[in-house]
Amino acid sequence: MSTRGEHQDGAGGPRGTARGAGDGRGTARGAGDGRGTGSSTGTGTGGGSGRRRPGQGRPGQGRGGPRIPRDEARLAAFDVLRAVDERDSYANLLLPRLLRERGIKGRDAALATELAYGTLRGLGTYDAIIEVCSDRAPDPAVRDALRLGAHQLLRMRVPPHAAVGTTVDLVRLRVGPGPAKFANAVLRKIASRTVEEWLPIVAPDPGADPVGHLAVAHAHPRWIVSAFRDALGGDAELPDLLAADNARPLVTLVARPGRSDLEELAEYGATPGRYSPYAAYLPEGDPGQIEAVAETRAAVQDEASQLVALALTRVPITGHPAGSLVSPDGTLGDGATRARASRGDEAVERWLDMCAGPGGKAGLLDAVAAYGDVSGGPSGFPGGALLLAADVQYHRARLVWQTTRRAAVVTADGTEPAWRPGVFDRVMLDAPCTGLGALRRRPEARWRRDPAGIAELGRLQRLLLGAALDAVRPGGVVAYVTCSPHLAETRVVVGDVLARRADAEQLDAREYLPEVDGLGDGPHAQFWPHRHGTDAMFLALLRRRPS
Ligand SMILES: C[S@@+](CC[C@H](N)C(=O)[O-])C[C@H]1O[C@@H](n2cnc3c(N)ncnc32)[C@H](O)[C@@H]1O
Repeated sequence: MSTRGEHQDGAGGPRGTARGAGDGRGTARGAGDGRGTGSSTGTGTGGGSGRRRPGQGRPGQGRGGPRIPRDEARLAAFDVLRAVDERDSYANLLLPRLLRERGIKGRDAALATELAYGTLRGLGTYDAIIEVCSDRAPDPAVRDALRLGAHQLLRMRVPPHAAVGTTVDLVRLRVGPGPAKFANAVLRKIASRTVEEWLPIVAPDPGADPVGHLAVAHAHPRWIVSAFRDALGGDAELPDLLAADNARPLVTLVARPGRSDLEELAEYGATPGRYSPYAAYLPEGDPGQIEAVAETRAAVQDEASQLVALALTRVPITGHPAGSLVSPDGTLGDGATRARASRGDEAVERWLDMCAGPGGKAGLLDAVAAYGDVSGGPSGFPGGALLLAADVQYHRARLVWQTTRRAAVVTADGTEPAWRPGVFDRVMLDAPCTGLGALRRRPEARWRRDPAGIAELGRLQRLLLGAALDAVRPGGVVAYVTCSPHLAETRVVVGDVLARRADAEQLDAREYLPEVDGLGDGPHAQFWPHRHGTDAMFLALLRRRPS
């Protein structure tokens, strides 16, 4: 089973090597004119460690040769780039491990993170500039070092002599003295212009090819820029969206209702979120150190992810027998709910999270199912539901088990249901997708995605949505969610499935998110990083018509 595009923990995604953005780069006017400013013996700051002094001779790796200074932050960033390129590693999983193993902390850790993530995000722009500054194609290891150097020269405040010097040292240490000379020459050319001066040289003319220009300028593959333009319905907001994709996202926490609250998270400096009553932004620090997070009472979760889960719980369910199971004191014991459910008591709502791994939305649904929407938000669910969470992959189902408290968790393929049809009141289908809406969090993801995979994913998405509609009872509701704004994964999938299902209708999802503006023309709701500061999450709400 393919699980491409899982958008909560960085797993998944078609593999491939990083590629330059855009395919029409225009002519290289005046590039490579030799006006270099760099030196291979930088002495500047930029967080690195020692430098070679002029006249010190050529450092070598061999015994007896002069020592090449080890710059641990840059070495770590370089090793991450190599692993991403060679082994399809995930930077957000590998870098923290490398930092831990090598004891890199504090400012050096921050520098390594900026170098690795910033370089990966900007690859398309840097590759275009490297290409016009090189008289031959660099071998992959040298190319990764040049990318690191280009990021420091063009987008960080590292003085040019330091950026060039440390990068040349790195190439000498990791690749060899010959390539170091080549790297020195290329970096000096790169350093001769600012990024704003390079763009007219390496990017297509914006008048003739606006998408190609934006692709190079904002380091996104051309097909992704086109897909975003289609989803936005025009060019006007594209530069803002692409820029937002290149900015570091806020760390957003969720205080799971009934289990934690914003007050508890505030003790760690977290401030209330903009939209979700359970969201808090953590300006700095390791979320893993927060007690509530360690105990799964809170978690890291994008605000849009929280809101789409809440929206599902806010839809009034038609045809449901009156009478709540909430006891007079507002609490509901596990045992009571389960016992009533097992007796077939229709007043216990039954919820299904069909593609639940690793459990972000299931964690919130689990808490709301037990305690209700305690924020007093729009048509807040009072509590008293049973949640079944499923994922086709055992290890991801296990993660759901670890993050939820009361949910029943199964490893099951949603297209071959392990449950009876028509028994659920609410179904969350957070479908496997390309994850194009979460590019901010996965620095290398944009270069690995492949438009060819979308058709295959689309088939799975249609099958799963059909199965979700089968699982919900007449009058019940399905949330179809993707962390991608790509039309082929969102509106087209919903439209195709609805065209074949006379028993389902689409609700206006925006009605259930009254606290959020700018969700589009409906009936679906589309979040955007540049508008909302969230991932580009899509939500469609479908009701199974009452029979
Ligand atoms: C986008 S992720 C879900 C993220 C999750 N809802 C959360 O908030 O943490 C999609 C999940 O669908 C699962 N999946 C893929 N195909 C599936 C299928 N046929 N049946 C059930 N789960 C599937 C993947 O293993 C993956 O965990």
